[in-house]
Amino acid sequence: NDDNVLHIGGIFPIGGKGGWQGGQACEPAASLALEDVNNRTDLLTGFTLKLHWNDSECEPGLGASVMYNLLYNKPQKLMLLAGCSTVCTTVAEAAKMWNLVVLCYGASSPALSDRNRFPTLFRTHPSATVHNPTRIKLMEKFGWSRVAILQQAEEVFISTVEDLEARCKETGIEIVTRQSFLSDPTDAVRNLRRQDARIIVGLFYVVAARRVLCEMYKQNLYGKSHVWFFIGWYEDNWFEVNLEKEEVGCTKDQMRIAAEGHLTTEALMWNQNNQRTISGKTSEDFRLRLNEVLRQAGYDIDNMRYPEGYQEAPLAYDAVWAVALAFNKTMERLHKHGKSLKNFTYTDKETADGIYSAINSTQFLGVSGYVAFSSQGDRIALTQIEQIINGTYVKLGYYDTQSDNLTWLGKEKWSGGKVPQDRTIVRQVL
Ligand SMILES: CC1(C)CO[C@@H](CC(=O)O)CN1
Repeated sequence: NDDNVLHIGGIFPIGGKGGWQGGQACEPAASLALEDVNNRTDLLTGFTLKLHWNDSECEPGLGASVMYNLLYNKPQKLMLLAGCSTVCTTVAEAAKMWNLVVLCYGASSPALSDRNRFPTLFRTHPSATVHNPTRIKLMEKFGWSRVAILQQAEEVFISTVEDLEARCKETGIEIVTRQSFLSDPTDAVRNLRRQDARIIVGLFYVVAARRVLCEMYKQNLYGKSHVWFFIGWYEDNWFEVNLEKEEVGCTKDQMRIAAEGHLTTEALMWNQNNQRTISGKTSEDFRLRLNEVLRQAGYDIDNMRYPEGYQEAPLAYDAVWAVALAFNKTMERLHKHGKSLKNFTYTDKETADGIYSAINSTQFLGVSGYVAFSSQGDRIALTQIEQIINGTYVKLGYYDTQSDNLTWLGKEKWSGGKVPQDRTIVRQVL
């Protein structure tokens, strides 16, 4: 019966063209988690968790109207799931007025790590700044203390670079130049050459990345004397596709030559080992079930036609588990005071605080790896390092920032046969 149902709201980016349509895989993943949670007799005993959701198209305005409809239509919601940085920013900034926790499964913007603006926000999706300690660790490993930055003028990259600059300063790594561009990187790449930049951290979306790569080729800023750090969440063959459509101006061969040897960093979103997670399933079990659901939905999975958000699907699955575990904890506490989540209202700050502190201390092994939140509500995550060797990505290692532990596989290859230098070495002929 209805009064033993705990209702939550969900805002998923499905349609539209701008930004990230990751709800296409994340909403099905969230639904799988609801199924698993509701099948557990030892969780939320006597209650069913129900998700009411709608499409934000990754548009903050539409996301806001979806939120209002969820809040102003019965039944009362207990918290909100959301995706896309722009939508999470809008929803999380407003949610405190309704005393609602917001759990973002698809928001990477560093700006969201701000308890003043977003006092009730948690993320199972790591902030883009999670790459920075890994980049610094690699610079230290290879002895690079003179680096350059090339970024696209987008909010997420601007705040990521600010974090990277601060960390470089702390570590004594000199940033010889920071170049940014809107959509044409020609001048910015030329300035890198003028400053004799050798180790370059690149922060841009994948369309801009293709333009940068072609410009690197044309200006000869690649090969045995240069190392580029790119973002690791582009699709694997990103530097060989859409070259005509986007009028990149380089051939596939030229792009491959320029791309050879670059490093990438990315947050791990699929648990790497075959451990049983909180759901009793491994991440591989989850992948097989998700693939089946997506096939039913018409995606040609067997020919690698994945929906957007497939990479982030474990983050949505684990977000629902985080909510279920937190509600379970809150219900036990409320029960002691003769209260129940069922009676939560948007003005019930006390219960909201109970939900907040329950989520804040929730930690478990999920299909996306170990789930835990920082004091800013950020996801604590591992990162993975890869390098393009003979045209394909090879795993070089993993980094755990918390324990400062770099697992290195020793597979890196440098086209000049040795680690590139971060500057021109002028030998004094005495
Ligand atoms: C790794 C990526 C693609 C970064 O952007 C996230 C979407 C967003 O931050 O709006 C989704 N995951």
